[in-house]
Amino acid sequence: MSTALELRGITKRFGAVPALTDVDLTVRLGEVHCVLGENGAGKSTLCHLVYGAAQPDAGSLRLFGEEYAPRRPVDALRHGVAMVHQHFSLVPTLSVGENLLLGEGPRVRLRRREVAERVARIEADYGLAVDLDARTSDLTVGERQSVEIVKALLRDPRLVILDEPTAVLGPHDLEALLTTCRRIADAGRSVVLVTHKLGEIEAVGDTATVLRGGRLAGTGRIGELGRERLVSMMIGRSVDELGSLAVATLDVLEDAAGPAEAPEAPGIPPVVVIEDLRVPGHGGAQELAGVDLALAPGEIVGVAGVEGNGQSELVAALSGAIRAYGRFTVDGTELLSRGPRDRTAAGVGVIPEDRHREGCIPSMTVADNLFLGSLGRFRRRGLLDRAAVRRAAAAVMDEHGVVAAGPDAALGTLSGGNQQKVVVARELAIDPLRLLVAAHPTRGLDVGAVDAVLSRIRQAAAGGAAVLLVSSELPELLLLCDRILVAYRGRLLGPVVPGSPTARAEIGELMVGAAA
Ligand SMILES: Nc1ncnc2c1ncn2[C@@H]1O[C@H](COP(=O)(O)OP(=O)(O)OP(=O)(O)O)[C@@H](O)[C@H]1O
Repeated sequence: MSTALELRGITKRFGAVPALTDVDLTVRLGEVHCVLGENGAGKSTLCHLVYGAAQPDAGSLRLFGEEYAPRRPVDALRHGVAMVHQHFSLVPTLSVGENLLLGEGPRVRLRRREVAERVARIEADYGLAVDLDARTSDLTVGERQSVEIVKALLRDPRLVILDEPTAVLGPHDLEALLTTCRRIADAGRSVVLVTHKLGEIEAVGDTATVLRGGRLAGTGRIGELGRERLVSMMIGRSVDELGSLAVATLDVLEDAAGPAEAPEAPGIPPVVVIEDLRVPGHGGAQELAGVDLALAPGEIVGVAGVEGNGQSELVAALSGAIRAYGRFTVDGTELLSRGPRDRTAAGVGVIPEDRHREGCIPSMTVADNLFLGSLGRFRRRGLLDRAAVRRAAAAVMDEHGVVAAGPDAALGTLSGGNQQKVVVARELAIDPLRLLVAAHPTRGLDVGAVDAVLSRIRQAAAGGAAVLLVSSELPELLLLCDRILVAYRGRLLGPVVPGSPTARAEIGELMVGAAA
């Protein structure tokens, strides 16, 4: 028997929304099977059905040759299926060990000694090490992801589902994760990996299944399908029709990279001034150790760097999410002592790194999330004109390609990528936008949406906003930025000129502090 998982004719609806329609999928033993598709294509829904977190309306599943109809995640775990979710499921206030003990609920809890033994074995087998005594809230994103995977591997599963595990990872952690996926498959188990990134798919995947609009768009061996075919199955049209920015960041076609906009002429007074910006860390160490930066209107400044070198703190300090010291002015107005609302009023838009915790309120509607800070403009004689809010939201959703049941849908019911589009749309709508701080704005977005977001960032700059773009996607930074700085131990090093032939090498050196 070489088939691990077989789905036949799977259909799943959420109310009027068809998430999956008549989908087939075959995952073999010992393979990494990639599932790809645009935002809202139904990838997460498919994972949830296999993991027992939801049930299909029609169709059947077979697991290791037997009928399989999980009613709950515990059923899946008992059958040897584990899942790493799109969003972190760990309790931040607990230690890593406590989180692992907690597992997936009381009915499948392991004993403390068992956990320690299994963690040691996972480290030996897969090279995945975690510190059981560490407090989860102190871990970097990459370390948290490792804990999530160890948690999934604790029960020695035969099928591991990873729903976009790489969306939050920097290049180093990403490589480690892909190696782990390969090792799991090489050990005779099966991996279902949901991802948008073609590089990853080619690096680690054996086979791919592509979903489009909830239907099967195609399946096959990755080596035989090739990049262009995968992309065109995903978007439902030829790769040539993709926007140039997406193509360039994807590397799908050679010579497709459009020239970056010409840098602003020097001598324009800055709109944003940051001086000696500091954020104290634990035990007196500085998370941000004094950042100086001036941005001219229309300038796009990139921040590269290995995750954990102060990028998150920089974004949080500018948004007002954490306390910082020094100076931060926009159009001469000092903002460090002001709250997030005043900063928005001063024209500061922030696309935060962790959109699901900071960027939006999942239980509220799409419309309310879009106009959270600006409902005042929809008041007529003291009353909120709900119809006007709904109409305005529908227009924004249309413009940004947000797929949802409508403006009144709860944001939490949208697919991950579509939730992100809502946050991006809201911040770009700030008028006038003087500074846009964008942290990994394309993470988790499909190729078409990547193109749209990058174009809009360029448009915002062309409209006079200064842009600070924090990203671990080097092609994105090289394409868009006028200059690139590299975060290293709480400081910004550089600048690197993106057009220079040595730009990549220079950034690489600064990332490891070689030229510091
Ligand atoms: N609980 C829910 N209630 C209502 N609609 C839902 C729910 N879960 C998913 N959907 C809808 O089902 C469709 C498929 O969503 P799904 O999350 O599976 O997409 P996805 O391919 O994983 O997208 P992404 O790449 O953005 O994460 C979307 O239109 C989404 O809005």
